[in-house]
Amino acid sequence: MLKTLPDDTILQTQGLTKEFLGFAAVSNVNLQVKRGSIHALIGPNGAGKTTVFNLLTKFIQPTQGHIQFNGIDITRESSVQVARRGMVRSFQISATFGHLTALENVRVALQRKRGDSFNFWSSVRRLDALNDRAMALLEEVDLRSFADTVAIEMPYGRKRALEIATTLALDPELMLLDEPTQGMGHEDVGRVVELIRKVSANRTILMVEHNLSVVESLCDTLTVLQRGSVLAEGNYATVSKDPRVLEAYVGVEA
Ligand SMILES: Nc1ncnc2c1ncn2[C@@H]1O[C@H](COP(=O)(O)OP(=O)(O)OP(=O)(O)O)[C@@H](O)[C@H]1O
Repeated sequence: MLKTLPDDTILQTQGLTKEFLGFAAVSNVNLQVKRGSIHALIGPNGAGKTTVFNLLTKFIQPTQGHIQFNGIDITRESSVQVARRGMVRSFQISATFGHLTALENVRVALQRKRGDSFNFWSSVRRLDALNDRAMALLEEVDLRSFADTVAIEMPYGRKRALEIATTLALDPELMLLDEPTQGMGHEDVGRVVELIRKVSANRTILMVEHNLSVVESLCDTLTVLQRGSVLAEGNYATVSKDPRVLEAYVGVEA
């Protein structure tokens, strides 16, 4: 039975479980994400973080449990419905079109929000009308100077920023970020951290992140998963001192 959602909770899971051939990748996870917060999902490799993300965005269906977004039961909805409701995931593997420029990528995403992305050729004039908005989004992620650069020629960190811009184009209320700093050098990590802080201003962010210093500097709440279950939850100061968490990470962070 679904419990009523407190008003400041944007996303809640109850008893969320996913089994693959009898193996519980996610087991009875009760998650509460507070509106306006930056919430991290952390845990050692294989803990179930990606599976939780796949369940939330409806890439896979849960074996058991419920998901509520803004008080609505979305457990049986499709990925498209969930995205339309305002929960949008920025992909770990680049979701941008490599041969389009940064500006074109954002324009396509804006068009997708309007639901007419397949009317590509006949809507060139309308696409041009979206230029201002697209430029503003590029500006927001500090990519104005890359507007005319094709995505495949952009440095890795900038490509990730472009992904964030294409996600922002959908105006998500809750943005899911899948390891946003993965594979980045120190300088890019700092830039993406600042970017996430900036774009979190009017929205909620749920992120999977391995880099604990990123989590420490950005996140209000951490949920630690281990072997598919919630091991600990709280702010960084509390969670990082939890002996169970320290044990779970022994050998992993070395
Ligand atoms: N489609 C699948 N079929 C079978 N097992 C799966 C499937 N997807 C995930 N698993 C298993 O579920 C467990 C959780 O995997 P998941 O990818 O969610 O972990 P993770 O915390 O995201 O790990 P990582 O940090 O390495 O990305 C792992 O043991 C994985 O092998």
